[in-house]
Amino acid sequence: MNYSSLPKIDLHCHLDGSVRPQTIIDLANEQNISIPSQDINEITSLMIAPETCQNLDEYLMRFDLPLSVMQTQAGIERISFELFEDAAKENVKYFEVRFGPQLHQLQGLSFDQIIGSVVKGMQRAESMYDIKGNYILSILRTFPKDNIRDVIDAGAPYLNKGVVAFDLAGAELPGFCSEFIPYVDYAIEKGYRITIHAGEQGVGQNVFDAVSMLKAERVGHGIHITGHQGAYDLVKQQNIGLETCPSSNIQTKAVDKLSEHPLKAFYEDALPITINTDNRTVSNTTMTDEVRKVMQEFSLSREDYFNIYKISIEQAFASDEVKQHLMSFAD
Ligand SMILES: O=c1[nH]cnc2c1ncn2[C@@H]1O[C@H](CO)[C@@H](O)[C@H]1O
Ligand SMILES: [Zn+2]
Repeated sequence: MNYSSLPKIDLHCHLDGSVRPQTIIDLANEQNISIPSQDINEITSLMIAPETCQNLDEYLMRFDLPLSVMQTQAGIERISFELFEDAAKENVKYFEVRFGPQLHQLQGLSFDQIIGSVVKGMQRAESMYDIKGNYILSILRTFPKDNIRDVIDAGAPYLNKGVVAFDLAGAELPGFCSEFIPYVDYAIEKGYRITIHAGEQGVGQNVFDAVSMLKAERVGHGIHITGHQGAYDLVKQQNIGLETCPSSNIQTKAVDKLSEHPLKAFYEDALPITINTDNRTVSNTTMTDEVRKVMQEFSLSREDYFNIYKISIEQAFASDEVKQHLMSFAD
């Protein structure tokens, strides 16, 4: 099977975890930022999270280096363009990319400048390649909450013009959802769709809470519904999209090895699973790799693949017009 030529949809990918290593070197030199090495191999290995990560927290330490060069409009625009370009070249037809606007203010950019830059880079790629995309704004769960409404307000003028959804990311503690209810309600009021990282490191109860308290329509990872019947049943009843990211889930020890990933069991029980990259550089992967690994490990047929492709269309925060376009690639 030629995995690269399959049409693909990636609904869960972080911009700052998916920067080309060479671009880090170029931007650091342009911006006079000191980085640990000028050698592409060394920078690459500093960015990739090892298979021996203890947990999600150690995985998340890989983001400091890329974020150091993502503090100017030109740098952010370039990185956004390049990520969509890389995805288009491996036949990703629709791509939802997420990032944390709060992480790009170290040199004084406004949230409008930051969000405007990612959207501009994406649109430049959309005009050159056969790919459509949207951005998701991620709030870091461990950050002070005083500027969350400012992020939501700054993204609102871009809604359905490049921005579609709101997310919570970063370290996952049990019971994190309740304190975010007012912010998520505010985002929904403004017109954002909701996806929440939950059940990755934490317990299945977090998925139950993300759906019941935060009205999540999709969940990032969601693996730990396996140990929580209430969460499992809720996901099934409400057709909550599970954004699985197999390679990342192994690195963060959400699962021990791919063969133990519950995605096949979820698929067989008709839960709406999708296959995604999470972080192309930090997890050293592409959509082609994720699709190949999953199809080979679980002996999925071409028909299974296109069933999952169609679940991704159904779960995408895309317009009806884009969804129709995506259906034209389905088998
Ligand atoms: O798998 C993940 N789980 C939770 N948080 C993550 C994951 N990957 C990246 N980030 C966090 O999201 C921020 C914005 O893109 C990243 O800086 C990282 O801290
Ligand atoms: Zn993620």
